[in-house]
Amino acid sequence: MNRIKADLLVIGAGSGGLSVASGVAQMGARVVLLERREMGGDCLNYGCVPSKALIASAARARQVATAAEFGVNVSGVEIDYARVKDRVAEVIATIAPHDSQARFESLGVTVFREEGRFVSDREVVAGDHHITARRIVIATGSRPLVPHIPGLEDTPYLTNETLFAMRDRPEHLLIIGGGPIGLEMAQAHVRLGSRVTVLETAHALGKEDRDAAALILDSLRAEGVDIHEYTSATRVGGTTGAIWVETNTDHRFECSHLLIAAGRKPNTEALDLAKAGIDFDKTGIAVDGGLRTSNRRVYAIGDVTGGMQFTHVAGYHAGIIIRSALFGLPAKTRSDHIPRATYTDPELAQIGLTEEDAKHQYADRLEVVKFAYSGNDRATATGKTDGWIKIMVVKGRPVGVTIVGADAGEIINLWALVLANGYKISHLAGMVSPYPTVGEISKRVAGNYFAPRLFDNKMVKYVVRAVQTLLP
Ligand SMILES: Cc1cc2nc3c(=O)[nH]c(=O)nc-3n(C[C@H](O)[C@H](O)[C@H](O)COP(=O)(O)OP(=O)(O)OC[C@H]3O[C@@H](n4cnc5c(N)ncnc54)[C@H](O)[C@@H]3O)c2cc1C
Ligand SMILES: NC(=O)c1ccc[n+]([C@@H]2O[C@H](COP(=O)([O-])OP(=O)(O)OC[C@H]3O[C@@H](n4cnc5c(N)ncnc54)[C@H](O)[C@@H]3O)[C@@H](O)[C@H]2O)c1
Repeated sequence: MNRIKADLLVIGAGSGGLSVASGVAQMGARVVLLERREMGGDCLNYGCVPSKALIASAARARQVATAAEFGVNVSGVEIDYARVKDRVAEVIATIAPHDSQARFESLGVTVFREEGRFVSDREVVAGDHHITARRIVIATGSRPLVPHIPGLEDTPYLTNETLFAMRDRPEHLLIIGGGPIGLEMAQAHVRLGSRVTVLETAHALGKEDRDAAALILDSLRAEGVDIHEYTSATRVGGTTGAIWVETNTDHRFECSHLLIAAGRKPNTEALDLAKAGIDFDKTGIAVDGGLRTSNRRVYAIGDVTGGMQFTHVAGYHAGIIIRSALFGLPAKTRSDHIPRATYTDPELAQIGLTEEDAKHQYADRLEVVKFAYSGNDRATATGKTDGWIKIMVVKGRPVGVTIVGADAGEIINLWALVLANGYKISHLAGMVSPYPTVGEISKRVAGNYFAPRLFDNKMVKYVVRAVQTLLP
């Protein structure tokens, strides 16, 4: 056994683990990093990066298919699915060096490509290495949750871990799960020429504002995605190319390929957490506000904690624990300023509370203000008038923002700054946006918040009239 002592041991080289390892190593601490599969974790290899690269090809296909509306006639269009997948692989390969073992070693991190498991409260074994560390960070992420459906274990199915490597276009892709993964992949595939069916046990995009989710579902249906809500698979069977799915609605669906996108499961099994006295359940490792586990020497960050499962959240967690583990400074997470976006077309972005949650929390004190994309000149010029922005405001400060429409994921950035710093709506009213940009919708919704105060106010009207009579 190779015995090693470290200031910090990081288990998992995905979005969270890499951010901690690079930050801590560059500040001079001795860091050991373990990774059992690919450097870069889910986001780079099977998640954000390949999905957004695939969506980019699909968006091109859609632009071409709708080009005639813009006076551009295109003929002879063909989708080369294998080339689309080559491009997905190229995008991953372009980003991979940033997350590579070589780069991390050059930063001074000791990297072992092994699976880690606890043998005591501060010792971890990984292959032939026995590591004792002052502090340990668990950043082992999550994997696809495969629901128990009779027949599934004998039926070929895809998950996000296998979909992006597949080079033959599915003729008919049936997706189980209408969350962000299911719907992003549904739209991408219908645009790339597959038939697509989605089965969803409850509401699709069930965590989102209902009206915003409805707009996304309408758009996907208009493009040909067949979406069935409140529909659960009761039995599946068949072979690749000829799969069938029976449902609680007495339907029998036939498809060529099955994709499971039914949520995530934390990667805790291999860790032997009981040996380190770390509490966990099926949703993930339990952490306090400072991301410490029930073992005070051990932190857990990112997807494995079972909270908001996004790359930027794993990165945010990394920043919190660097502060605490290196400098011993108190650090606490918050979630009211964390944005999220689903990259369908139109996109759906959310930060803070949805209208429903804000009503529940603030009742009569809540003001909700909306502005439609159809009132934005750039959206009209580009033919992207579907959608709106909605702000939830309490005493002049936004407590939540929902945007559904073109570039919603970009536009929410401004609101992330506003909510992170507790700015008021008046800060936005004072901002000048370049014309014509879709981003002007943020300024216009802030204007709509003030308009009734200004234009429906008797006192303002009285003062204006009085001043006008006095002016020369
Ligand atoms: C299809 C898809 C699309 C997504 N799109 C987006 C998006 O657009 N935007 C966004 O913000 N998020 C997106 N996500 C979510 C995002 O990928 C995750 O939130 C993020 O990767 C979590 O980072 P992490 O560090 O917690 O875990 P991961 O990135 O999963 O990294 C964990 C690493 O730990 C390793 N590991 C596990 N156990 C051990 C062990 N015992 N020893 C050693 N190594 C171990 C794993 O192999 C893995 O490499 C998407 C996810 C999927 C599946
Ligand atoms: N754009 C992004 O940032 C992005 C994109 C993809 C994924 N992600 C992250 O990955 C996480 C996982 O995504 P996801 O879409 O797999 O999970 P999810 O939990 O958000 O959605 C899964 C959906 O599947 C449904 N479902 C569960 N079991 C089912 C069954 N047996 N039959 C039919 N439907 C079933 C659920 O009701 C739910 O609506 C997301 O929550 C998000 O954090 C983010």
